[in-house]
Amino acid sequence: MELPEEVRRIAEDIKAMRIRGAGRIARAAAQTLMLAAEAYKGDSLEDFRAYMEEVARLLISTRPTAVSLPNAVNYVMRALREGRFQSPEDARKAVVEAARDFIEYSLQAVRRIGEIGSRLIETGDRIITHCNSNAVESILVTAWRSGKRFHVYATETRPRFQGYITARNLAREGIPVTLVPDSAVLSVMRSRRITRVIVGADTIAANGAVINKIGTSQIALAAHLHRIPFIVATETYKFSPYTVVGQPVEIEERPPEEVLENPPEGVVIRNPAFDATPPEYVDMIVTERGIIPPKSVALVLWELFRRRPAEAGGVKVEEDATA
Ligand SMILES: O=P(O)(O)OC[C@H]1O[C@H](OP(=O)(O)O)[C@H](O)[C@@H]1O
Repeated sequence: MELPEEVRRIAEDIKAMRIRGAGRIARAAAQTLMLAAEAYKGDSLEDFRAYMEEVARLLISTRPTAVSLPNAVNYVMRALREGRFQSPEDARKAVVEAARDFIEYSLQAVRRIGEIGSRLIETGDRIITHCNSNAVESILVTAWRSGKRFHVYATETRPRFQGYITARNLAREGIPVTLVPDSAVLSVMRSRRITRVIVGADTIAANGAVINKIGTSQIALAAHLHRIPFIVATETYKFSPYTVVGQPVEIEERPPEEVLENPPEGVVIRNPAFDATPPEYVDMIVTERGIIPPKSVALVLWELFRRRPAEAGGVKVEEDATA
């Protein structure tokens, strides 16, 4: 069966970043698999599986870095890949249920990160954040609503300026927020006596390295120099099972036009969307399962691998990765 127009449109939206943010794209992928399953018209189980695999491939191909995307897709598809079904109707139900499970887990995880992470915030804090992260916003908003008073410095986050989204959302909550150019981070750290840095993540590698929006590692390095705690907020489905067996995380290279529409002749433009912050610069990782140091990531991954995926927050168990 032809893929529904709506499925192709959502895949395009993820690619063009009209739907963005590691958690959001994971939820959008689960939702799209659900939508595709519901739109299926045929009556062959084999054909249904092939059709769903095509949707899964299309979704995974949209953006390469955030592991939340394949983790979400694999979680939903696992129900179909491993289940025994009498009819496409049964299989369809399993997909819909798994997708709902994932979305619910994800939304709850973001809320839980807010509760856990907000305990780290103190009145009087001056906090730098980079890009736009639902998990970070959840922490800041929860802390603010619990009565803590602090000031946030949000970087613009060139070239796509997601920092504007953060600044706007925080301002709507009444949180004092100052937008600064990315290049002002070190200067702001010194002049504003920053007390904490909190960022989100797209992927956490087994060694505790944090893959997040380009520029994150420079901020981490500056925080390290100034002994400012560097905190990462992330759901555990951003932990990468692939890195357990040493697979490198692919850094997305986005179109050069995002940096400059018409570069002068002879000028080459590069636009890597993410970078890796080494675990030595990360003080703690706030997850829905609690706060862990980066060196415990491998342990959590190991636990996630061995558990049933529903308990593991949607991380797919890769048979050969644990062998
Ligand atoms: O899942 P949440 O915490 O919302 O976001 C996590 C990360 O996803 C974003 O990627 P992009 O803007 O889609 O490239 C940023 O790198 C952000 O830190």
